[in-house]
Amino acid sequence: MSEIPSITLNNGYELPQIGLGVYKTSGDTQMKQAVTAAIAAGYRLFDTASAYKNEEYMGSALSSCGIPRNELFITTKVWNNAQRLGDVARAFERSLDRLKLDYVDLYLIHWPVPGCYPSTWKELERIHESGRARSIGVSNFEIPHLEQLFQISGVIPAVNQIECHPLWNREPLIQYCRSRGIAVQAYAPLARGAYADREMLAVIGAKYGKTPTQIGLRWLVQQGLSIIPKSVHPERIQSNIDILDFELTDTEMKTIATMDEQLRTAGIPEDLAGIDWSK
Ligand SMILES: NC(=O)C1=CN([C@@H]2O[C@H](COP(=O)(O)OP(=O)(O)OC[C@H]3O[C@@H](n4cnc5c(N)ncnc54)[C@H](OP(=O)(O)O)[C@@H]3O)[C@@H](O)[C@H]2O)C=CC1
Ligand SMILES: O=C(O)C(=O)[C@@H](O)[C@H](O)C(=O)CO
Repeated sequence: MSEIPSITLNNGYELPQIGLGVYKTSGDTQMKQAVTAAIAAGYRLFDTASAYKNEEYMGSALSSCGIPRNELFITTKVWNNAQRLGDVARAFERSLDRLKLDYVDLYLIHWPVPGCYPSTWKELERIHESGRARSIGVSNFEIPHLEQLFQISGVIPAVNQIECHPLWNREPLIQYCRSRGIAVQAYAPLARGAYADREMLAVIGAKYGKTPTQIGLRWLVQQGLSIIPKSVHPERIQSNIDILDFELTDTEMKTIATMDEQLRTAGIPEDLAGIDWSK
């Protein structure tokens, strides 16, 4: 089992470069199977959200996983309705209760709800000061959203979790985040299966004995990003982490970057549809 590399965040904490996403992982049995397989494969980062309605199952699976708390990295996120209702502090308490934890490693604003996310960020600052979220960050923030935060706060988000994969490489946003010391975490790193049959990735994969999916994940990690592929199948959970024993050439990295077609696979939630994201 290779050791998972990590990214040093702007506050000194370490963010593992590979973790398990659990959107749509449901129920005690499925969660326990996924977490157990992930732990055995070497994962220590787990990504949930109050919106996934499975924090409770993750809490149970983690409490019996046999790994000391300080070796785990647990992320959860505040959902849009809590932002609108000004209920962020209580939403955080509810998440901690369901997860059966005293602290999370990373607490994220799930989506930049217009008119709400600056005050939500101030709430996250208070949670961070209380020590119950070691790091705070954002998700689905574009450059204008980040600029808005910089105007109202001196606390730079530790992480921006965004959709990113070979079919949507997010180069300008990644460069911007890097220039401000914000680590980028790629969600939907498999594009929910959309590049699994791409010939270009299959050809590169044949050289290393890897699948197109593994090549896509390796391409993300080799850029210095953190990834959180989701699976409930032990063999896929293993395969998604078996990407640390080879290195893509510079030419291969650049070739994969040409696959970009700005493909969004994770939908904007209904309550944010129709918003002008440029503002
Ligand atoms: N902040 C945000 O707004 C968002 C965050 N996320 C986070 O990112 C995580 C990952 O993104 P997600 O949207 O789940 O999509 P992914 O790109 O991780 O794709 C997951 C899908 O791919 C399948 N799959 C997984 N591994 C393999 C494999 N090796 N071969 C073939 N198929 C595979 C899974 O099925 P199966 O389980 O059956 O194996 C599932 O259907 C989420 O679970 C969540 O934690 C996701 C979306 C938005
Ligand atoms: O999965 C998440 O974290 C989300 O925020 C959702 O937007 C999800 O990706 C989705 O696709 C909803 O249609």
